[in-house]
Amino acid sequence: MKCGLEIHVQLETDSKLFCTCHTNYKDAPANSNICPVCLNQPGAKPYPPNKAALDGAIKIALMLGCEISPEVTYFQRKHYDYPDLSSGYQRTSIPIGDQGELNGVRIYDVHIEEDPGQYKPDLGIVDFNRSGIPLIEIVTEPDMKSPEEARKFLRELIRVLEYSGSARGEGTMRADVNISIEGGKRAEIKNINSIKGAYKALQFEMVRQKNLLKRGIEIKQETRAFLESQMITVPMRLKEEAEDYRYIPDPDLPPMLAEKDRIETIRKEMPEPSHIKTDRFVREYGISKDNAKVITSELDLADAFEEVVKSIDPEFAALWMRDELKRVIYYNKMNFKESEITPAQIVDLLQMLQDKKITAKAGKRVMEKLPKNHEMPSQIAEKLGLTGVVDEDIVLKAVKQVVNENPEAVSDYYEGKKNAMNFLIGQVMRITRGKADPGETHKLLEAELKE
Ligand SMILES: Nc1ncnc2c1ncn2[C@@H]1O[C@H](COP(=O)(O)OP(=O)(O)OP(=O)(O)O)[C@@H](O)[C@H]1O
Ligand SMILES: [Mg+2]
Ligand SMILES: [Mg+2]
Repeated sequence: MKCGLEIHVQLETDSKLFCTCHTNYKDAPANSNICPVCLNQPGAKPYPPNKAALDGAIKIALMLGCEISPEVTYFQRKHYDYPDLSSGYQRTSIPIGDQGELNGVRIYDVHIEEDPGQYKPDLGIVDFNRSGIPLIEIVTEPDMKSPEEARKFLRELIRVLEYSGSARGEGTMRADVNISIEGGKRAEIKNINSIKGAYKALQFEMVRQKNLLKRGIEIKQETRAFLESQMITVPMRLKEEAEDYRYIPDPDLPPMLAEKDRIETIRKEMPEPSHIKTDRFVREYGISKDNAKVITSELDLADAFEEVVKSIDPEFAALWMRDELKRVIYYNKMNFKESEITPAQIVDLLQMLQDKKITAKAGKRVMEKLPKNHEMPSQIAEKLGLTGVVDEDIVLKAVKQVVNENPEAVSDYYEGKKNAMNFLIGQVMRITRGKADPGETHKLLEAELKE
């Protein structure tokens, strides 16, 4: 199969694209966040395009490796007929950038357009709060060859968008998914609003098209819709030719200038894109690609990692940041930034672990205390009485005591009952108040029981 995507995500700006209405419509009552301009009333004159939206789009295009197109960007009117668009046309820019690449998928172009309103047939209304919010649209070449590849691409794209700081997340995404198989024309599945949805729609559509071909039925070019509740696609309309949108330049909107200097400033200031950072971490720090991906999942976490590895072994740091740190912040339903955990705290904790001042188990407990806690891990460990790993003599004494005092568990162990060992380890932990290392204890117990 061949798959190409058109992805729309809202840009992060304070005001709408052509008026001063604010863009925060989440909990607003329907149609409370509107003006004649974003309602597209006849005669209402749009303001010049929002500069922040253009800057954001340039940044994203650059992060996707695009060439930034001509210096002048203007808006076109793209005509179509749907209740969410009261003027009958959507204002959409010519390409801001093109010829980019992400994960081996070529980016055909990146441009800006205005979000339409939301038609709510069940309420019998159109809500225009969303109307006029700037969207970025990213169009790929048909380079993806499986639903998995499309999913992988979308995940990486969302990461790049989050890194940019100029776009909102997957929650505002609407993707059109184009898919064809050899011997057939493409189907375009419109308006899918999650990565999972895109994946499911592609899986369904691949099977449907293969079955048609098998039965010798011609696959026509058509536009389909995805029914999320049933995970299937259904026909919307046939599309024999390219749709006629009657594009014309919008006479109400002055062209926007993106001067060379401005582009270069954005290029200098933009963050290193997530996919490039991932590869660099593998190369520079010798950590696995899987670990690098998890660590670069969030820009602040990646930055913290680079700070931490100035004094801690990268593999050791990656292991703890990937497994324990991520587990703790996930459990607290936070991201790394919200957790307020600092690189200094991580270094302090990992240093104690490396110097064997605390056990791995104690380290995990300290990690659990870190979110929104500005104390140093060494202080926390002290308070919890976790410092000072018990030396081996004391553990060995505890091992002998436990073996003597629990003849039943010992005979269970000789009979091969799995739980017996865990019970014995638990008893040693109890006596040493959790300071013994479980792995060490296991070895000592086994040795003791062999004699
Ligand atoms: N044979 C194909 N199989 C799968 N995808 C394809 C194929 N040919 C083109 N595509 C994809 O279809 C999309 C074409 O989008 P484009 O916006 O250019 O045209 P459109 O769908 O006709 O326009 P619109 O979406 O505005 O109605 C691209 O993402 C491209 O990669
Ligand atoms: Mg579009
Ligand atoms: Mg399309």
